Amino acid sequence: MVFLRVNNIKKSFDEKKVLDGVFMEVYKGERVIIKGPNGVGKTTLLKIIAGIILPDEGSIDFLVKPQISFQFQNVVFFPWLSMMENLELFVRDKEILKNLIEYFSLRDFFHLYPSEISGGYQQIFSFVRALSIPHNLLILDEPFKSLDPERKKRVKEVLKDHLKDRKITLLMVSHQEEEEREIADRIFNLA
Ligand SMILES: Nc1ncnc2c1ncn2[C@@H]1O[C@H](COP(=O)(O)OP(=O)(O)OP(=O)(O)O)[C@@H](O)[C@H]1O
Repeated sequence: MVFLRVNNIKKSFDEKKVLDGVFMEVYKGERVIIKGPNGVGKTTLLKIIAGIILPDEGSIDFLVKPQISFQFQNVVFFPWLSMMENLELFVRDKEILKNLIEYFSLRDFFHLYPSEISGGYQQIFSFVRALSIPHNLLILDEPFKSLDPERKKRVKEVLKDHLKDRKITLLMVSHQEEEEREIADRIFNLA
């Protein structure tokens, strides 16, 4: 069953053509990795799919009502709120959140502000937040980028476990072949 169709998407920024007629069909429950060189428009495509930015031409057609959770490449938290307050703002699935907090030992960071924790831990918080927001379409933009090998392994295990037995459609940007082999049903090359 088709989940979404990317239909002839075109997008330019300041006269610079970034996406020039992208077509893609994604099935319900499919895990698609989007790859391509820096600057080719992977993040732009994800943001258009999520409705964050509008295309110049073309459409995103959902054949299943989407419930989207998006982990951005550049981690976004409100700087004036503690990590706990940042999580509390969005998270509704308390059970998933509780398990992930224990698994990644995040409790010690709760009272700290985003600027007081490392980039790697900010990324883990961002991943935990994405998984704890109800979704049938999970969009992850380079979720393992600033993680050390041990944290990366753990995040990947959690992701695989989360996707197992759930009909979640995954769109994930990655530059790593190992992730592609482990997680993807299909690679979409935007080059
Ligand atoms: N809001 C914006 N205003 C102007 N230019 C933009 C904007 N967003 C993206 N771009 C440009 O569009 C192009 C594609 O950017 P995008 O972030 O989608 O690429 P990407 O494939 O995700 O790159 P990377 O692998 O480096 O993350 C780049 O040249 C970028 O500078």
